Amino acid sequence: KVSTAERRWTLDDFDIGKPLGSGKFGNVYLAREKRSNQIVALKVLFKSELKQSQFEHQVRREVEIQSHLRHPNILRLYGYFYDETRVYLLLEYAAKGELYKELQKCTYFSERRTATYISSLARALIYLHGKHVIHRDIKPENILIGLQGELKIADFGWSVRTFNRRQTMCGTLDYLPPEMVESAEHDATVDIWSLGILCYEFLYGVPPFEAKEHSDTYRRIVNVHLKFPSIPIVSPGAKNLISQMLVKDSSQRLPLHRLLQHPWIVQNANPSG
Ligand SMILES: Nc1ncnc(NCCc2cnc(NC(=O)Nc3cccc(C(F)(F)F)c3)s2)c1Br
Repeated sequence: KVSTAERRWTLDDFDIGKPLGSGKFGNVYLAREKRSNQIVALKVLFKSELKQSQFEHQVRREVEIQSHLRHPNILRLYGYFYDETRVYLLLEYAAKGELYKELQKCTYFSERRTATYISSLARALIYLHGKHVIHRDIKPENILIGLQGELKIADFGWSVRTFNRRQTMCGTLDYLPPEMVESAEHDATVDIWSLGILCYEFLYGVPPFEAKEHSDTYRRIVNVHLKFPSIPIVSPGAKNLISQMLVKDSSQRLPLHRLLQHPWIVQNANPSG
């Protein structure tokens, strides 16, 4: 078993296999840890691509956040190591690869497949938020598919731990470091919005506010200019769920536990997830 205990991994501990994907900052390879024969995914990040000082802090934060997470729909990050030029992330291997490629291949998903995916992601987010972690970057590119076809939320390189706001709100903000002030701005409902975007994109094949120009996309987001195309045909229940998640006032977005009880989810999601 790839232990999460702090031990000094080096590249020599692994046989490197085929490339699995190329993400931001670097590529991912199939790898096998020589001693245990455990299969892992090894993400290679080039230090030159990461602002030298920031990456150590960000990798540590990602490993710190992920080392406390255990959920079937959250990809494990076992640890990291680095050499003079690269940083290596030791990750759980998702055998069926990247969700965005599956969506490209299918153009869009059925209502049953979408409801099953959305309910499993909602359960993962309920777990995550219960650990005071918000992901902040839920999108097809950050979701992988496990051996049984189950979804796995990945890439916590941009997630934050939320501090209980009482602790920060009553004291003066003046002495708080940026990362604490920043997390005070984002609350967990940002992930509900992104899950709503994801549900729309699963059903229609495109995100709801997509536009040629960034300025147009920005305007459509802030105006929540939500339109449902007539093709493909999508049930009123699905549109109702999406409309309850893509709400500008974050306090009015459908809470995740209520999402799991929504009639469209109950009628369409495969219970095993
Ligand atoms: N089939 C597969 N099975 C497993 N994994 C696969 N791909 C890797 C998915 C990832 C999981 N977690 C990640 N995390 C980061 O990338 N973090 C990240 C990113 C940039 C900068 C930094 C930092 F260095 F700045 F912190 C940290 S990528 C594939 Br394809």
